[in-house]
This record gives sequence, C-alpha cells and structure tokens, in this order.
Amino acid sequence: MNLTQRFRPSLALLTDMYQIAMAQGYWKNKMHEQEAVFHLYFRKNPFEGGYTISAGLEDAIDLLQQFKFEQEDIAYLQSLTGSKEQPLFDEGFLEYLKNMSFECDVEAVPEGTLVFPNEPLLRIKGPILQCQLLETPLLTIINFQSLIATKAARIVDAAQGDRVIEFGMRRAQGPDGALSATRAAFIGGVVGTSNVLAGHLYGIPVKGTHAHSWIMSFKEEQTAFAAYAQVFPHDSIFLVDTYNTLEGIRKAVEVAKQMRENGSELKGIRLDSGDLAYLSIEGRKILDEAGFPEVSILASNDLDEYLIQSLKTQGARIDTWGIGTKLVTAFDQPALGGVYKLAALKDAEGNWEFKVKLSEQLVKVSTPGVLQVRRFYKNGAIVGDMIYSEPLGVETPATMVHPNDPTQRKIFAADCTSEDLLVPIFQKGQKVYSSPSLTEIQNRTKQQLGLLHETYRRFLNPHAYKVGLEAKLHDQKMNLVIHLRKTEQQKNHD
Ligand SMILES: Nc1ncnc2c1ncn2[C@@H]1O[C@H](COP(=O)(O)OP(=O)(O)OP(=O)(O)O)[C@@H](O)[C@H]1O
Ligand SMILES: O=P(O)(O)OC[C@H]1O[C@H](OP(=O)(O)OP(=O)(O)O)[C@H](O)[C@@H]1O
Ligand SMILES: O=C(O)c1cccnc1
Repeated sequence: MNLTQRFRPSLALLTDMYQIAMAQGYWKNKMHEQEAVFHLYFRKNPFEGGYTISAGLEDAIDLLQQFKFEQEDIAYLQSLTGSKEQPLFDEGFLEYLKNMSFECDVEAVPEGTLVFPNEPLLRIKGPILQCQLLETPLLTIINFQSLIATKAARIVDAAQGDRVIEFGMRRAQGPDGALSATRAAFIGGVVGTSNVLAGHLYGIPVKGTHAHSWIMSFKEEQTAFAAYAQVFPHDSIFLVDTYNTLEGIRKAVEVAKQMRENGSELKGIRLDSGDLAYLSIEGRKILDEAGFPEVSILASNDLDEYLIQSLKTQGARIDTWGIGTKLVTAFDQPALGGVYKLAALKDAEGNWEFKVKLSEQLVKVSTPGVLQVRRFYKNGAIVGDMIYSEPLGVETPATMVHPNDPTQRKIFAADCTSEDLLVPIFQKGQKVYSSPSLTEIQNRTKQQLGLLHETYRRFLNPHAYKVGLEAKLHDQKMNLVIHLRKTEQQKNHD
C-alpha cells in the first residue's frame, strides 16, 4: 500500500496555506502556466556528519502521480473565508484547480544515493502554480526520510557488521512518522523492524523479542522463559534484566538446556538496562561456558551510534542491536533543513530568466539555472560533485570552482569517470521511472557508502566532501548576484 492509499482519496490539500494563496495569486496575474524550475536541496548534513542518504522518492512519486484536487478538496477550499468573511478563493480559480492535472517534468536522485549539501536532490519543471503547490509535501517526505535513512546508516556503520533492528514505533512522531521512519531506516541498513504494519506494507522483515510484562506476569522468571520457549521453541529471545541480569542469564541457560533436550535451541537473550558492556561480557562467558556459543546477545536501551561505538571500544559482546527512540526521532537533530527554491522562469519569448534568492551569506544565495549534478569517480572513490546548468552546459575539461574559495578551481581530468545524479522521473506528468525494490535501495545505500573514504564517514569532524559549481555556472551566478546587489543599492539611493 502506498502513501496516498493510507490517507484520504486525495493528498492535494497536504500543503501549506500560503502555497494555495500564491497559486491563486499566479492565476489572477495570469502567470500560473508560466514554466518554472525549482530545486530541492539542503544546506548542511545532519548530525554534524559528512554525508546524507537520499530517501523518500517512492512516496514522492506516489504523491505526484495522484496529484489531483477532488470535489471534497474543492468544497473545503470554497468554505474558507478571510477576515471580512468573504470567500478566500475565487470560483474561477477553484474550477481551474479542479480541472488541473499534473504535467511537470521531474528529475531526482534515486533513493539510497549519497548526497551532499547544496546539490539538488530533486528538480521540478512545469507550470509555476503546480511547482509551488508541491513544495511543502515534497519537502515533508524527502526531508524526513533522508534524515532517518542517514541516522540509520550511521548506526549501522557503528555496528560494524552486527545486525541492527529498528524498535522505535512507540516513540515515533505519530503513526505516519513511525511508518516513514521504518521505511527509511531499512533504506539506511537495518535488517528488520518491530513495526508489523511496516512489514506488511513494505515487505520489511519483522522481528522481536518480548517485554518485561511477559516475565512479570509469571510468578518466577524461569517459568516465564520456559513458557515462552514452549510457544516459540525455535524463535525465543529471552529478556533477562527484569530482576537481576546475571541471575536472569543463568536461568535462561537452564531453560536453554531443557530446550536442547527437547530438540530446539535458544536463539538469544536481550539486555535492556544496566552496564551493557559488563553484562554482555559476563553474559557471553556464562553462555559459552554452558555450551551455548551460538546464543546471540541483543542489547537495547536508548542506544545510538555514539553509544554503540563506545560499547564496541569497551569490548561489549553484543551482536544484535535494537534501536528505537534515537533512530526514529533522529533524536539529536530532529529535522533535515531541506529547502525548495525557484531557480528559473521562462519569459514570453521562451527564454529562461535565471533567479536567485539573495542572502547576506554567499553560501546561502540560491543557484540559478536548470541544474544537474555530475559526480566524478577516480580509482573506485567519489572525488567531487559538480553542479552545472543544462542550458549552459559543461566546459571541457570539466572545471569546478571550489565551494569555499572561488580562486581555486578543480579540473576533472580524463582519468575520472562521471555520472549525472538526477534521473528522469516524470516527463510532462507521465511517470517514466521504474522504482527499485526496497531491498535494492538498501543495497544501493551499502554500495554508495563503500565509495566514500572513511574520513568522510567518521562522526567527529568528518572531512567535507567537495560540491562546487561548474565554472560557467559560477560566473553566471556571480554576475547575477552583483547585478542584483547593484540594482538594490540604486533603488535604496533613489
Ligand atoms: N557500558 C556503557 N557505557 C556507556 N553507556 C552505557 C553503558 N551501558 C549502558 N549504557 C547506556 O547508559 C544509559 C543509562 O541508562 P539508564 O539510565 O536507563 O539506566 P538503566 O540501567 O537502563 O536503568 P533502568 O533500570 O532505569 O532502565 C542508556 O542509554 C544505556 O544504553
Ligand atoms: O530504548 P529504545 O532505543 O527507545 O528502544 C525501544 C525500547 O522500548 C522498550 O522499552 P519499554 O520500556 O517501552 O518497554 P519494555 O517493557 O518492553 O522494556 C524496549 O525495551 C527498548 O528499551
Ligand atoms: O521486540 C522487542 O524486543 C521490542 C519491540 C519494540 C520495542 N522494544 C523492544
């Protein structure tokens, strides 16, 4: 089941009020069908990290495919009034919305791709009214899923090949937050989830142990383990910390012995409190000495990538990690600041007028053009992403201006290979992209992270991967900024 099926018949109203207000403004000014280009990008990697994993495209595609104002949506907009109790929206405009169908061109970076600040993850070209309405829903989908996929990738990286399971639904930002987070966490590399609906909707393996309530509902801890083993002789993971963890592990061993006599094996134990390094080391000894080296040790309890890293350096003997709150809420940075900016508008003669949004800081000035990202590779590693504008093309050899120091230029020589990251998704409103399966997307994340040198992947002060503007685009942008600043100054003088 996809995004729109989970909600009302239409998601056209899933946008900010100001988008519909501007849409009416464009319509009244007869600008609504003027062709525009917007780009979706973020300015900073989350978690002070060195990379981001793109995610959410599949849900974005679904939203765009279903983009249609139904009668119910129109009726609601008709009911809205302004401060003078007058209808806010013109009947002619609402009629236009009702008959409108999606007709934009969309290019986007496939899910599971490494992406970096300031490069477009998605480009949409089409009637300005449509592009404008879609700003907010595209951002809500892609910002959140990219954030969680990145968090998951970091956690999986810290686990160094151990299995990571997502346990976060109870602490997630509501039911949709939980579902989207589970999907994105899988893209980032977790092997399973406790979220049964996500298992059903997305085909993600569902996994789990049991809660303290199971142990507490029996008079004796050992009786609770034995009873669980009877119900799930081949799928039991005992939670051993309800009373005294090491005692709990010894009782688990007693039940594991009975299970073996009855022809089954205990799968694992779970630690959910106390010193996880000490308890896992001691627990491993108890299990190994009793002849159960195959019983795995799962740990949970407010874990994240930093704690996993610390527990690893302490020699913890944990082989499976259950991660909830810190993963699905992206606890230390609960939002990715992706933005969606107008970059070009076609004039009446059919020529692109390039647009920039000025800012005090040059890095925050948006980039004009119809942008594409060219990624360069050398000796199996990625060595730089160059943003270029399709109408301007690329100089030979490809020359990129250094992002922080425009006096430095990097030439990508003939020994580099390259690929363009934005691929066609919709042409004139028709889907032309065939989405990979979620497992293929997860594999892509893994393959992509393998392209990135570990200096970019470390958690503390990672290397900044270079994303720069192609030389001609850089010059065009600078000229436009200088021109706009001059015009502003003149206006202020007059
Ligand atoms: N060896 C360790 N090094 C660093 N952090 C640890 C270690 N062991 C556990 N932690 C973490 O320390 C935090 C402390 O957990 P908390 O205060 O909940 O204690 P607790 O033992 O779980 O108590 P409670 O019984 O109330 O759950 C958790 O995030 C846990 O993952
Ligand atoms: O710690 P997180 O990373 O958020 O992982 C999910 C947590 O949810 C459960 O705790 P909870 O106290 O809700 O229930 P329980 O009785 O099953 O322990 C579980 O035991 C984990 O500790
Ligand atoms: O299956 C588990 O152990 C589980 C599920 C959800 C939250 N915490 C733990």
